[in-house]
Amino acid sequence: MTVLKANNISISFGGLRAVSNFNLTLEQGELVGLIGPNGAGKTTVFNMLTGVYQPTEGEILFYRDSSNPESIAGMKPYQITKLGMARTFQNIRLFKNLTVLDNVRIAFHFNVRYNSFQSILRTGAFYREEAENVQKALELLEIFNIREKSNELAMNLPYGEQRKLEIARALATNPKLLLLDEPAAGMNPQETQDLMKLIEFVRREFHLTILLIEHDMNLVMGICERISVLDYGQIIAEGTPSIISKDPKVITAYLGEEVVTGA
Ligand SMILES: Nc1ncnc2c1ncn2[C@@H]1O[C@H](COP(=O)(O)OP(=O)(O)OP(=O)(O)O)[C@@H](O)[C@H]1O
Repeated sequence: MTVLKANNISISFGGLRAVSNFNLTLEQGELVGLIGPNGAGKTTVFNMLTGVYQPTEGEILFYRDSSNPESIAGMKPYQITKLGMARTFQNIRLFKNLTVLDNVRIAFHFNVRYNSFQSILRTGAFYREEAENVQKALELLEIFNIREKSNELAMNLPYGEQRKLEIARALATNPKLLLLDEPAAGMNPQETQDLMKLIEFVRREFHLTILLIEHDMNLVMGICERISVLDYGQIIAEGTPSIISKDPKVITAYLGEEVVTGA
């Protein structure tokens, strides 16, 4: 079952065509990588998919169910989050002055069942749901092994844990599709290994489809089933990790950087 389809999306900034005729179809449960050299347009693609930028051309369809695709290009980011797409950012965007727990607890508010009237009057329904949210937030923090830090300010967590907290917060919005922008950036090899296992675990546990941008080729080649490669805003290759790692266009785009690591 298809979850997302981007058909020929493009965007220009002034004279620069940052992404050109980008196509992508994601099927339910897939884990797909988006790679490419610095400045290739990867984050710009994420920004178009999540409503931060509106494509100048093309169409983006999000499938809440198989028969009802919704056109999401031009929607606001919070509307897209509500539909079931969550993301993390290359430059971590936590509420740094809030606690770890509150960062996740607040994200549950995308799906609260109580109405504003009940929240103003602080009814039983409000308190019950808030208590449930705290419980669910703590369970998410447990998965990411940061539950014992729940009362610390987000800004006091080490970098790797801030990245994990961002993923936990994204999951709290109850997404069907999760977009991760360089989840392993700044992590050491052991943390990256642990993160790979976590990503695979949450994909299974939360029945997610995942699209990730990553420069760490161990991670990309190790967990992605399919990879799209961008260079100068255009897809230059698509396929399995083993096909991608041998593709001459990809090797050239990376100018001799080590593309293959263990695939
Ligand atoms: N808001 C913007 N205004 C002008 N140019 C932009 C804007 N956003 C992105 N760009 C340009 O679009 C191009 C693609 O940038 P993008 O950040 O998407 O690349 P990337 O592949 O994510 O790179 P990196 O791996 O370094 O994060 C770059 O030339 C960038 O300068």
